[in-house]
Amino acid sequence: MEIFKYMETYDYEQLVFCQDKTSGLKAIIAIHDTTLGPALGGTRMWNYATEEEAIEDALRLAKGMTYKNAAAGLNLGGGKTVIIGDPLKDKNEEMFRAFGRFIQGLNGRYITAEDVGTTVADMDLIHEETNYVTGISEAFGSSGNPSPVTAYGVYVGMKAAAKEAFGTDSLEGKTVAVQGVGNVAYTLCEYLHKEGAKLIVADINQASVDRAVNAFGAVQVSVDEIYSQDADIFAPCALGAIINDNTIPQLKAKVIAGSANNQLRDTKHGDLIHEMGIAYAPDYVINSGGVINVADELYGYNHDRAMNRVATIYDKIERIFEISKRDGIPTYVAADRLAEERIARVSKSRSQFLQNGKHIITGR
Ligand SMILES: NC(=O)C1=CN([C@@H]2O[C@H](COP(=O)(O)OP(=O)(O)OC[C@H]3O[C@@H](n4cnc5c(N)ncnc54)[C@H](O)[C@@H]3O)[C@@H](O)[C@H]2O)C=CC1
Ligand SMILES: CC(C)CC(=O)C(=O)O
Repeated sequence: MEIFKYMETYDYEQLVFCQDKTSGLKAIIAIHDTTLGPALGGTRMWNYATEEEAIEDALRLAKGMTYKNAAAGLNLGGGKTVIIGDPLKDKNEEMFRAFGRFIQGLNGRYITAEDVGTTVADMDLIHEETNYVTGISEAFGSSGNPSPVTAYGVYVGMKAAAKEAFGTDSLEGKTVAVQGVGNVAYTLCEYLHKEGAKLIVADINQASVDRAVNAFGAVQVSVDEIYSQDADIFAPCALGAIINDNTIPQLKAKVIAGSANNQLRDTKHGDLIHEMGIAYAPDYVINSGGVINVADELYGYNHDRAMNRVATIYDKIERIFEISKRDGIPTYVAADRLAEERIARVSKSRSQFLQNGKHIITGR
């Protein structure tokens, strides 16, 4: 991978490699764009097969955060971190504290939060070294774990997508195939079960599957079978790039609405599902509940205010379907337009002297 070429092509600002021998920390912080404000995005810990894979993931996820934060109307730019390692085996206190010191060194250009493989307890360790972290324990006046709020946003966004595909936003009696039943998807399943949806689930972790089967009467299928289920809705809630050449021909669902980041392997796959008439709720819009929730901390966290804002994901998804139909474009293109237009508008009107993370985090 030619890193600078890639960064130039997609206009990334900064890539930071963090290494700490004592703790074994190997982290990559990617900052894509800070036009709207400091880059906010979670920290993912994953056992990447290669360093290149980790760098690519950090870069792709950071760009996704620029679009997510812009489309959500937040005054925040896009960034993300990946830590290379197995979250079940390789974590230690010093690792997250060392990482916190690296974040502190960026002096507010990047603010972190949870993502796959990291927890509130990890954020608390980071917080020992820096204030540029959200989603820490509620005891600190923080918003805590963002996943349940992300799940609420996915739930309302799924209803808006269902309305587009089925003419009603009721999910009663609908079958939803959920890929990955981790933190976000478990709460999502709770909402869906309560509304009377039927659930099919798959996960590489049997304990997660068992939890959903026992709590919601979900039907288990293997991870390879989840795409081809006779479901109304496919909810990808694990990792990215799962809408691709192999999986699209298997899909029977009329709606794709889930929490995973970077669901489309490539833009051509967004075009393809559009041509097939599948109602796709763009990933970074439907899964923006978590970041909306943690971003609320920057103004002194208020749960009701955050939830009210997350509820508007329904309207945003509706609006994206309207634009998609009006202009004859796929929904992912409609979402990108909304985000890009906002960034362009703000970049024209703001003064460079306001480009300082500190002024919006004076609360802490
Ligand atoms: N936690 C949050 O608030 C947010 C999460 N997201 C995204 O949503 C997705 C899920 O996030 P979390 O629930 O926090 O993560 P998680 O790690 O708690 O859950 C992911 C689940 O997917 C399973 N999984 C991994 N590979 C799989 C595969 N090939 N097939 C089936 N299952 C597989 C894992 O075993 C795990 O149970 C991720 O893509 C994340 O980036 C996006 C926005 C916010
Ligand atoms: C988990 C969120 C708080 C932030 C993030 O990284 C995301 O939305 O993907």
